[in-house]
Amino acid sequence: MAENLRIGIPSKGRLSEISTELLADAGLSFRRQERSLFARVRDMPIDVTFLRTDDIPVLCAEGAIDLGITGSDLVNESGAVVSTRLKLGVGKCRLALCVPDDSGVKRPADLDGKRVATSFPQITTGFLAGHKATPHIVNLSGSVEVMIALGVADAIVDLVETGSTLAANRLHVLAELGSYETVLVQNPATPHGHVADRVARRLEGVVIARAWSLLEYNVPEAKLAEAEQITPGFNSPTINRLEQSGWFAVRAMVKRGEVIDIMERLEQLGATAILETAISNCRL
Ligand SMILES: Nc1ncnc2c1ncn2[C@@H]1O[C@H](COP(=O)(O)OP(=O)(O)OP(=O)(O)O)[C@@H](O)[C@H]1O
Ligand SMILES: O=P(O)(O)OC[C@H]1O[C@H](OP(=O)(O)OP(=O)(O)O)[C@H](O)[C@@H]1O
Ligand SMILES: [Mg+2]
Repeated sequence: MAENLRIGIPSKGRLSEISTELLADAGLSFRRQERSLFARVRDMPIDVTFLRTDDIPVLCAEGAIDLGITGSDLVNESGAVVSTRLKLGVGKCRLALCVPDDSGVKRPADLDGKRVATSFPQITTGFLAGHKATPHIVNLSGSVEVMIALGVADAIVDLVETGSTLAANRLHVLAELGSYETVLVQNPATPHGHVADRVARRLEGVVIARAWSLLEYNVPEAKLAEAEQITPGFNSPTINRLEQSGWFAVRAMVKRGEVIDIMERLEQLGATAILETAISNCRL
């Protein structure tokens, strides 16, 4: 048994920096040395190792690492037996079946016997089997979107985030195979369960803090009940009576994406001194 808990994070690519920042915000600081396989986390029995993103699910299932940060699409495609401890709220994307704008393919079933280029053969085969279609899979590691222009495929299954790659290649989505995001995965048999729980709890605090803001405002008693409907909080709002009679101060957590709309609704209600405060970390 390794002395310390091992967490694997992507060594390069779009999730590498995201992962390092998440761990730093969770108080796990380490310095990556070019030559060494592991970086020791200061003041905690944890070693960080840097791996290919798509290898992390399998290495976690095999017990080479106890925890890993990777894409849930890669976990799904690998079939690795790991437990997903936490969705990290970043790296959101969709897996989509895409065809040329002028394609004769109108339904997934039309791809029976046709060529489909993808980096996700397992998910693709399973999805098309559900549509009674058995495609010829062209299994590639990247830049899948150009395969139709190269005459190698009739359709592709690839990740879509903004849709700009599809537009650039005059492709459109025929069907979605799933929505994915970056996740914390754990080896179900890790001997470091207690430390793994501490890491998951710390990351959970960071994920919630990034997704929520603290909203404070003053509201007349007559409107208090209505205001509490607008800001029910994470669990419940904090209400304090103001010196000014007939007025209350309310403090509640609000999802970041809803703050502007909620501020306008509170203002229409007659609330004043409406303040948003960012949350840097939390335990709820
Ligand atoms: N637009 C996107 N394209 C690809 N992957 C994305 C995208 N948005 C989020 N992701 C997530 O990032 C993972 C890809 O991680 P990876 O380390 O391969 O990054 P990358 O930047 O695509 O590297 P590479 O160029 O080597 O493929 C995907 O499996 C998915 O979970
Ligand atoms: O919808 P969009 O915002 O355009 O993002 C989707 C594109 O991004 C990814 O490619 P990536 O940049 O990772 O290059 P790769 O194919 O070499 O992995 C993915 O494979 C798509 O091609
Ligand atoms: Mg990529």
